[in-house]
Amino acid sequence: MDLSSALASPSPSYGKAVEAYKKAVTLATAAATYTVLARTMARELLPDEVRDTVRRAASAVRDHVLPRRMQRRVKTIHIAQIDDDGIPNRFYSDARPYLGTRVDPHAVDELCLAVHGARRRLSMVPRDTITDVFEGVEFKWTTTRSRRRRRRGDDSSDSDDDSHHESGSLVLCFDAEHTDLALEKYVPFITATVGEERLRQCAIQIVMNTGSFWHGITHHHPATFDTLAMDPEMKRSLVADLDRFLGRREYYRRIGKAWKRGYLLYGPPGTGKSSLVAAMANYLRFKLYDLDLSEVQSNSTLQRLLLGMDNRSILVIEDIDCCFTAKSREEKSDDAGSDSDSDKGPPATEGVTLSGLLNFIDGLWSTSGEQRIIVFTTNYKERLDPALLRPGRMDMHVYMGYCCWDAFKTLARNYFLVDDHPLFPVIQTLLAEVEVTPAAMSEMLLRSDDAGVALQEVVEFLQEQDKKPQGEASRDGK
Ligand SMILES: Nc1ncnc2c1ncn2[C@@H]1O[C@H](COP(=O)(O)OP(=O)(O)OP(=O)(O)O)[C@@H](O)[C@H]1O
Repeated sequence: MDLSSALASPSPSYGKAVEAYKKAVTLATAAATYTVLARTMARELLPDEVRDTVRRAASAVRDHVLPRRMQRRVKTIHIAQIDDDGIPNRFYSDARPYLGTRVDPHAVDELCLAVHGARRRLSMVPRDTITDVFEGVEFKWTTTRSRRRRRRGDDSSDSDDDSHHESGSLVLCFDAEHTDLALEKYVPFITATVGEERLRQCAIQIVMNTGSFWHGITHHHPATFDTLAMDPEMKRSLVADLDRFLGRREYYRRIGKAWKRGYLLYGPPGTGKSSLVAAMANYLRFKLYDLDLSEVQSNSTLQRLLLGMDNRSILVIEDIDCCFTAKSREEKSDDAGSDSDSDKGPPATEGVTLSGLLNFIDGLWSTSGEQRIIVFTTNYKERLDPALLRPGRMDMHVYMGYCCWDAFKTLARNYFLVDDHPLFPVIQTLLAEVEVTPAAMSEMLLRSDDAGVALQEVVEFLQEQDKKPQGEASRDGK
């Protein structure tokens, strides 16, 4: 029977079915209308907590009243760690730590634990599921792995064959009627929560000296290894070095050496040496002692200050080449490269000497505490006293150079959350030819809130620098 003839001569049973269907539609329409009305009123009149309770109650009533097939349509959102273009997904890197805060270690049988510096992070194991409740609505999260085609240039070792990568993925499921809540409120809430937590973790204690006294402040320094624009390989090896250092209590005990490490950061002004020190302190959660040697009148005052430092701390002396110029030359003729010269230095009252500093750092200071890091920075490595450059003195020499392409991409991501832009190829070409500092680049990127406008400024600036003779260009590019 076709539809028109069926409507023209309905059978009695068909008529009943139509009636029942009409009632159901009327009921559903009324329910939908009331739901919209009630939701609007609730939004405007009820405080958040009451609204959550009402929402939960409404959902329970609806579950009982409506036929099963009309109850729930589940919305599923997939959040891949790496998107199809091979670009890391920022929301994935926010959602993972957020979910880590929702993992109850007592409630699950299996969980992952990672320790970064002094931070401990819990997370879900693959294929685990947890439920988070936001504004009374349940959001169910599951971790999975996803496969995507390997792109030319990919170098991840996280792959099981030649043509595919495996990477992490999250699946978020919730009642489809809460799609707006999920996208407009829940997702931004997660991003904001993780952002605040990152900021909170960035509060480092910075201590400075006035004369022979330390005084401290707690300060949110925004520099982290993520925001730092530098050669990626150097960044990786520095982070690995810090991790190794942190976990080597037994090693240092066994070899009978003090648990300390020294880093020399060198490079032109504005390349991020001070930012790197802050990133190290943020990463390790160490206290930062910023020693101003011009405030220190004698070796004994210096020793008092150094002995007053806590464990798990970084001692930084900036522009070390400027601190001892005259005295170092004096000492060099005296010590002829020897280290055992602290007692040969000028009397304490005559001021601080490089040998006094180095000997004390290698001696009493490093054995009187644990997990100590010392950082010297300089713009002119070639001007440093050879005693500072001798093998074994500073464990790692880190060059902070002009802005390379990778460094620029980090800055662009920091400022505009962009990983690609039509102006990128021209900027990449120009950066290969011009020496500009990350500080100068940061300044350009700050000039507009619009990525296109700021990047155009960057192009013009680089083109201008490119026309100048090299020496002049790098001077202006600072
Ligand atoms: N590598 C970088 N990554 C991110 N931002 C940077 C970098 N280098 C410089 N900047 C920006 O420039 C500002 C100045 O940089 P910073 O003081 O760290 O450089 P520096 O090498 O220590 O300079 P100086 O030798 O003059 O002390 C920073 O606050 C930061 O905003």
